[in-house]
Amino acid sequence: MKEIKNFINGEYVASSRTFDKHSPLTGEVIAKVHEADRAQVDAAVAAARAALTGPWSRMSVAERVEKLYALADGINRRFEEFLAAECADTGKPRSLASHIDIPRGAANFKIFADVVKNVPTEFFEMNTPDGRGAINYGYRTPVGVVGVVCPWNLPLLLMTWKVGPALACGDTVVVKPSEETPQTAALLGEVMNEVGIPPGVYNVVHGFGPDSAGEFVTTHPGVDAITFTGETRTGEVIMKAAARGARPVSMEMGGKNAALVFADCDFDAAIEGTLRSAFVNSGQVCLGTERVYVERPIFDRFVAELKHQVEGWKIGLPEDADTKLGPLISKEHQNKVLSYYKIAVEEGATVVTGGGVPDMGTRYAGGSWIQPTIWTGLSDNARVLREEIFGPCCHIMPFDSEEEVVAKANDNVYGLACAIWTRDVARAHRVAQRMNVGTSWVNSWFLRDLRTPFGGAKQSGIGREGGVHSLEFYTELKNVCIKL
Ligand SMILES: NC(=O)c1ccc[n+]([C@@H]2O[C@H](COP(=O)([O-])OP(=O)(O)OC[C@H]3O[C@@H](n4cnc5c(N)ncnc54)[C@H](O)[C@@H]3O)[C@@H](O)[C@H]2O)c1
Ligand SMILES: O=C/C=C/C=C(\O)C(=O)O
Repeated sequence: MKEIKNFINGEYVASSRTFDKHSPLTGEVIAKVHEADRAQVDAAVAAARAALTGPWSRMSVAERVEKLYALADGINRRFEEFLAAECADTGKPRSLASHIDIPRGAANFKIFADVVKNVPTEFFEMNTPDGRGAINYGYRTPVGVVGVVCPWNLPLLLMTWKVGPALACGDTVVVKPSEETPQTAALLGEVMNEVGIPPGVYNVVHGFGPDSAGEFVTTHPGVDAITFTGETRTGEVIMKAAARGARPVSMEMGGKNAALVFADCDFDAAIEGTLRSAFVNSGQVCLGTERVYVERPIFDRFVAELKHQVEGWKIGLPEDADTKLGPLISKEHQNKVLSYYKIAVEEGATVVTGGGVPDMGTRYAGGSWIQPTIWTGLSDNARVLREEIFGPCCHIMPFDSEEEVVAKANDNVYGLACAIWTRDVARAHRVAQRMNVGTSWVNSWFLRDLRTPFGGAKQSGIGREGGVHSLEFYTELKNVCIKL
């Protein structure tokens, strides 16, 4: 049986307690994961603290940049191992993980190496009463030990989206991967050692949230800052923990994203983009679309075409090149999504397609499989239109005016992203600027320039990460004033 250990101070460390990692494909146990206890989290934080004053702190920016590029190359050199580990943990199609998860897992180190290599800091000259003046310049130093708490949907990508800037800025990290997806975070420890990242810079502690490694990390007084990606409810708990000691947080949380499809859109592009945004990764993408608003003249045609195309998506195993949909991450999550499938029908939805569990045969009957689902016919206040489901499902509603659809799309506690489909350039800008979200895509979806600010409004997040914006969280910006 495979064992996934903690990674503390450059070494793999066993724990007295382990928990089972189940395959999303079959429900069978595929690994024993070592659950870090409080003492081991203490050791990880201590190792991270010590590394802040060791060789890592004496590296120049240029040397750190070289190490980050080497980390990216190290992941790409072991691409197949990371791909196999990610697909084993998540059940997602290899075709998806090989184009998104693993390449971005590596790219996240390169982008922040480039940022710290090129970013200037501010400088001001000032007059003084004696006429000799003074100068002021900005100076960035590491924020310190960063607690990194990660979700299970894009495990490597979302973990290195945080570890990349942290290491680029000279921080050290204690990573708590999701209990559902421990493997790639653990494997990255080997690459850290291979490229010569000093022990203690990168640490991984496995476990759960409450009364486990997640809580131990986020409540630890030796952690200087906490970056979290996950559900909003969890984020609220972590923010309370961070408040003790007034520690900064960076929060990437839930979403209930809308697609606004106008009648003048490129219809095929809008279908293709909405198909991906609603169903890719089996709907387990925070930026995904669960609310589709279609201008009435093309509503029936759009519903029919989206139904037709998603029914052509193959539900299958990761290694099958034709697979477009894998299982959900776990039986627990499958039950959550199925509960919304039931609620939708109880609320009066028309089930256009899906609504249940596919027959995957005896061998895979224990997996967390689910049918992609489209609904119509619900009112604005339906739970399925207000609450994040995080599965391969969406509701499609007609609208008659720009004012109406902007109001509907903005009427939600979340504000992460949206997609706007129209050929009218003026309307594209007008609507995008009126959307109360972190990211508006126009005639596209999940097109990511890593230099741009990424994050959520309202209950979708706090702060922005990406490009220079990550520096605000991962460094301490100081002002030095020198009298001339
Ligand atoms: N905004 C974004 O960029 C983004 C990206 C991916 C996922 N998400 C969101 O993440 C959610 C799905 O991920 P999930 O199910 O892993 O989220 P989750 O909140 O259940 O868990 C996220 C992480 O927090 C840990 N955790 C749970 N309780 C904790 C506690 N009390 N203290 C410390 N750590 C705790 C978990 O072990 C896990 O590692 C969805 O809501 C999705 O929208 C958001
Ligand atoms: O599921 C959420 C996806 C988040 C994606 C990113 O944070 C990114 O592309 O950097």
